[in-house]
Amino acid sequence: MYKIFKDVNYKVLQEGENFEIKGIEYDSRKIEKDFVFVAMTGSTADGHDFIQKAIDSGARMIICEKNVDIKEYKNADSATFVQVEDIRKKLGIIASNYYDYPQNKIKIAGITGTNGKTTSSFILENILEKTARIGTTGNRILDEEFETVNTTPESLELIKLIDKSVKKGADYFIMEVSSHALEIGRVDMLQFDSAIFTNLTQDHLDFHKTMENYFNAKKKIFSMLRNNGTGIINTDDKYGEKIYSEKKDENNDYISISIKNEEADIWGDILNYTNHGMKIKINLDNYFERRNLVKSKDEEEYKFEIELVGEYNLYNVLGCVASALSLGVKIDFIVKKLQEMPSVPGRFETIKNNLEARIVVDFAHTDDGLLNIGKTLKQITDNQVITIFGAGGDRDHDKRPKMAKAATEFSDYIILTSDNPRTENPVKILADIEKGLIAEKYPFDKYIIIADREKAIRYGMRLLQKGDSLLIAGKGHETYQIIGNEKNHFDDREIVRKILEEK
Ligand SMILES: CC(=O)N[C@H]1[C@@H](OP(=O)(O)OP(=O)(O)OC[C@H]2O[C@@H](n3ccc(=O)[nH]c3=O)[C@H](O)[C@@H]2O)O[C@H](CO)[C@@H](O)[C@@H]1O[C@H](C)C(=O)N[C@@H](C)C(=O)N[C@H](CCC(=O)O)C(=O)O
Ligand SMILES: Nc1ncnc2c1ncn2[C@@H]1O[C@H](COP(=O)(O)OP(=O)(O)OP(=O)(O)O)[C@@H](O)[C@H]1O
Ligand SMILES: N[C@H](CCC[C@H](N)C(=O)O)C(=O)O
Ligand SMILES: [Mg+2]
Repeated sequence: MYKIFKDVNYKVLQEGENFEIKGIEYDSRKIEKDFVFVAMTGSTADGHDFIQKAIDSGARMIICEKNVDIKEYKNADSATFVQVEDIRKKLGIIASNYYDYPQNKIKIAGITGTNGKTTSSFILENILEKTARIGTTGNRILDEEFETVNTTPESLELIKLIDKSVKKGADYFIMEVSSHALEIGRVDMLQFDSAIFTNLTQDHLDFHKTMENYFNAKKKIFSMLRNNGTGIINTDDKYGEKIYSEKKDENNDYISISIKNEEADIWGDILNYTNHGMKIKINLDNYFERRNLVKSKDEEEYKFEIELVGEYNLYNVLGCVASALSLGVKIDFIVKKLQEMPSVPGRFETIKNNLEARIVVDFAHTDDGLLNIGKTLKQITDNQVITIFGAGGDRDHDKRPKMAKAATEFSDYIILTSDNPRTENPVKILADIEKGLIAEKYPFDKYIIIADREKAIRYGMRLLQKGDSLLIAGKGHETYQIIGNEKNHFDDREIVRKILEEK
């Protein structure tokens, strides 16, 4: 019973009856007979308030952080009470002990960075075989899909998911690693066989406070590489360059990727845009030469078409090529898989229409994300680019005017609207964004504010002319709009299709 506490400091507050542990949960609503309940203090609730509920549901061991008065609980005489300090950080060790370290029985490919994690995880899952994938849009183990709350779940969930993946026969666990997860220790018990750093631009400063903290959180992933694990770094990014120069001489292999510098291990270029994507070039000469690998031809260079678009997606592709190579996949196979790969849901997702215009739904929700997709769109649009976007409530406030400023760089017309206002006043959020449009130096006046997102999309669709592009940004794959504490069904793609049908 106590073997789950190996390598953890703990204090037994009450020794109960011995029993075989059937499961561990920190949410009282998931407790079943012979379970262990972990009481953690959270940001909105306190798990210690649910100890009685957990006992009533069958918990026979309570792990708590605080000093609890056991006499207060009913039917608690035979239960074991154990106290552990800073339990959220220790949960990963407890879970690993219980599930017998499944993380050491599978190859783990992590992706971190402000933008491109979800996209890269989809690219990688198309290259690798027998995979599990976890991230923002949901979790998948082989052909089974699960919903998720967080991009990177709490350590207990993570270890459970890895255990399930191992038991179902997956060979690779592909995961988005959020800065929150790195900061609060959700992934402390993992070692990565491959870790990609995509980029770092402003987001989540509500949580990290400064860019330096945010950067240090992201960087942590490279101290979690397995002995023979590989770090993959976008050295065109200034933070990436910094990590690369610090790390490149360490024991692990570090692969640099670039689209600006032919000195990088793996570099690429966009040759041209096509009707369905773009034609790219990938050069791996340096990678092969510097590692004394046998080349299959004189110059390790590949030119081919993919369905993804934009420079930023070339970065995602290069990172995944490096990751797959480091995991032992052959380059010919990687190139074949990339050519067959479909686009990613909610990422530059184009909605078919007969208006001879391009309607794109995309998850860009930072100034950098908007700028990247917007510039790409501008390049391939004959006439006007109309952009609809908002900014999430209860999230980074500082990015709001910056997003607006970014949108002015490629938009001919802007429609500001709501994007998950959560518990904030939507009008206040929109006013924050608007500040970036009415800036003193370069004011931008071709815009309208329509708080209701459906109405905003309708307005945008009405403006749309032949040869134009309509960018609906911020929600991508999301199928909800969070207003207050309520989650209402809302899907940008569905709304567009409904309006098209009405036309
Ligand atoms: C601020 C934060 O990180 N919150 C996370 C945290 O919630 P919490 O501990 O504060 O939960 P709480 O509601 O206060 O409850 C406290 C405890 O009481 C328990 N409880 C509660 C009710 C009950 O009836 N019974 C019960 O036992 C809860 O299970 C919990 O253990 O622990 C939960 C379980 O792991 C997370 O789902 C939750 O993420 C919330 C949803 C969140 O929004 N997190 C964001 C900030 C986040 O982590 N984002 C990153 C990055 C996203 C990105 O890249 O864009 C991510 O990885 O998702
Ligand atoms: N490598 C990249 N660099 C910059 N922008 C990108 C990159 N890849 C994708 N984007 C843009 O950012 C948006 C979000 O991409 P994606 O969902 O892949 O990122 P993410 O890192 O998973 O984000 P989140 O942390 O919110 O889950 C995309 O819709 C696209 O507009
Ligand atoms: N995972 C990110 C996604 C933001 C997407 C946007 N639609 C919003 O709600 O702000 C977050 O929670 O900050
Ligand atoms: Mg994501």
